[in-house]
Amino acid sequence: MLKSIAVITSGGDSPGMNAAARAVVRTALYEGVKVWGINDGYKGLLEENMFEMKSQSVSDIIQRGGTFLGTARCPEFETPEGRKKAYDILVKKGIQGLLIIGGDGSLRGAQKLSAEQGIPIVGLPGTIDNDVWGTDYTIGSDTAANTIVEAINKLRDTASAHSRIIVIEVMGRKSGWLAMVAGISGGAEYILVPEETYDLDAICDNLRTRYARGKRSSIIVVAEGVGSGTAIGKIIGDKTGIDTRISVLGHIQRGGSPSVEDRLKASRLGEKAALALISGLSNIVFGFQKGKIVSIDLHDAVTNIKSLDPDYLRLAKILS
Ligand SMILES: Nc1ncnc2c1ncn2[C@@H]1O[C@H](COP(=O)(O)OP(=O)(O)O)[C@@H](O)[C@H]1O
Ligand SMILES: O=P(O)(O)OC[C@H]1O[C@](O)(COP(=O)(O)O)[C@@H](O)[C@@H]1O
Ligand SMILES: [Mg+2]
Repeated sequence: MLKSIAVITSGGDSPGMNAAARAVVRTALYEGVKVWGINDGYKGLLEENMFEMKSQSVSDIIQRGGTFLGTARCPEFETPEGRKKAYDILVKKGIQGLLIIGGDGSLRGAQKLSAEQGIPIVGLPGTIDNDVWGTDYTIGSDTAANTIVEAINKLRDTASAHSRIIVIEVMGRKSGWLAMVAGISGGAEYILVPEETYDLDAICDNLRTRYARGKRSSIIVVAEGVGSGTAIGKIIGDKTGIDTRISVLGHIQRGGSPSVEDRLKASRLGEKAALALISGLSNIVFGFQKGKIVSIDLHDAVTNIKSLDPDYLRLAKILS
C-alpha cells in the first residue's frame, strides 16, 4: 500500500482532465492516502511546484475545461538528467507513486521515468487527439469532437447561403481521429486524414460536377496531420473555380465545459487509476476498449502507433 501519491496533468490540456484529477484526489483521500497536486506538468515538478490536496481542492472543477493543476510542455524532462532531478524531488517530498494524466508524449516521459528510476507510475490518457495506443478513448476527445461538429454546423449555414466550399482545418497532430469522427458527424463532403492518401484533382473534378448540378455547400475537413488547410483550400478554390473559404479552428477545440461522456469516463478512470497506484501496481495506463475499462501496459501504449478504424474510412466515403 502506498501512503503518498501525486497527480499531474501534462501536455495539451483537455476537457475532462479536471474530472479525472478530482476522482483521483477523492479516491485517494477516501482510502486514507495523502495526495499531492503538481502544478504545470513536468515543468512544475522540476520547480517543486506542488501542494497537498484536500477534498475541497477539487471542488467546483468538474464542469470546467482546461486543467486546474495547469500544464506545460517541458523539454528538460526529455533528458535523463531532467528525469533524475524529477525523481529526486518526488523522493524528497515523500511521494511514492505518480499518477499522470496526459497524452502520448507525457506517457512516454512517464514510462522513461519509471524505467530509469523505478518509481511506480499509473497513467490516464488525456488528450483531445485520441492518439494513445490500446484505448478507444482519451479524456477530452468527445468534447473536442462535439466542438468541431458545432463549428461545422455553423460553417455549413454560411457555405450554403453563399454557395461556397468551406475547408476547415482541425487538430489531432499525426492522428486523423478528430477530423474523421467530427467530419462524419457533421456530414462533411470530404475528410482528409494522414492515415489515407487522397487525390485532390479527383476531389476538385467531383466538386465541380456537383456544383454544376446545383449543389450549394461543401465542407471539407482537413486534419492538421495532412498539412495546411489554408494551402489545400487555396488549391481547391483555384482548381474548381468555386468560391472557397478557409477556417482554421485552432485552440477553440481544446477548451470548453466537458461533455457528460468526458466527465463520466474521466471520473471512472480516475478512480481505477488511483486504486491501482495505491495498491502498488505500476507501469499501466487505464483506458476503454469496447466500452469497458481496461489496463494497458505502459510500454506497449507508448511504443505502438494507434491506427484509424478502417470502418470510419469506409463510412466517410459512402456518406460523402
Ligand atoms: N519522448 C519523450 N521522452 C521524455 N519525455 C517526453 C517525451 N515526449 C514528451 N515528453 C514530455 O511530455 C511533455 C508533453 O508531451 P507532448 O507530446 O507535448 O504532449 P502530450 O502528452 O499531450 O502528447 C513534453 O513537453 C515532455 O516534457
Ligand atoms: O497548444 P499547442 O502547443 O499549440 O499545441 C497544439 C497541439 O496540441 C494538441 O491540441 C493536443 O496535442 P497533445 O495532446 O499531444 O498535447 C494537438 O491537437 C495540437 O497539434
Ligand atoms: Mg500528444
